[in-house]
Amino acid sequence: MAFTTINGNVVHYELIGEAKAKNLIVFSNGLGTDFRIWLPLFDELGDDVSVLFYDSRGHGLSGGADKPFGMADLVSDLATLCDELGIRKATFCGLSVGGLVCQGLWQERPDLFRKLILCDTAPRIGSAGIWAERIAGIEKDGIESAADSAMARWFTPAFHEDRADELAGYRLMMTRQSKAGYLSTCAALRDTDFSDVLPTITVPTLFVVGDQDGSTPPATVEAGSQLVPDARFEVIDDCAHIPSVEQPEALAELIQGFMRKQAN
Ligand SMILES: O=C(O)CC1=CCC(=O)O1
Repeated sequence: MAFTTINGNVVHYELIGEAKAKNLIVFSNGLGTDFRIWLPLFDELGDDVSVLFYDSRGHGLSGGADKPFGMADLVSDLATLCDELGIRKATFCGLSVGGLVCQGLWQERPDLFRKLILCDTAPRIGSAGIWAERIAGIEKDGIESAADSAMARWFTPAFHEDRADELAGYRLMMTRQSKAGYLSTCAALRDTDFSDVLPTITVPTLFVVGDQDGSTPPATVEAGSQLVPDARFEVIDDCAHIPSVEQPEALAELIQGFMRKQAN
């Protein structure tokens, strides 16, 4: 557990292994979550990789929720964190809005990339109308009012039934996020479309999606993967929006294979 100040805000992160390691993976979290969503996956990845986890602005123990922010700020935070930690090159792995942050980072700082892993994400997530509706609902009634529908998108019915304690825990993770940080991140999602960026990606890229993802369904993620030259597209069975939690073994297997096979 470590903290630094980036762009005037405290950032919570954890670097396990070496910043200069060839097998370093940098993980970027989704809306309403923090870096703890990657810990079940990390248990499966074992000693094969070095990792950097961080909480994105306005989420987890990172600050910055007090002022509105957008996608450019989220991208700048990640670039600056990498520079500060002495990371010259890494594999970047982003979930959902974290995947958008990684796409934006490619646009700004392609020098930082060895490979890219995009989980349950797309160049554009949702629509302006969907995000406007979510923002208005949360401004009025708080994050709690959006939690049940989010859990239905995040996790499969089987997870709801068989893993009720975890479901309750991840629901708390969402409802305990800063309302202002959550709303700025929704606005960043509303305003972002990286459709023109994906065709410029020249590093090996793996797209992964849960077969029951309710936020970025498989067809949406597959369409994004078709914009990236030579990208791989994989579907994880019995899984919704957060494979690192719901199917960490399956995601670890895909990541390990991808890290081994496609040298860059
Ligand atoms: O729909 C959700 O709440 C999940 C989600 C959309 C973008 C993101 O980062 O998470």
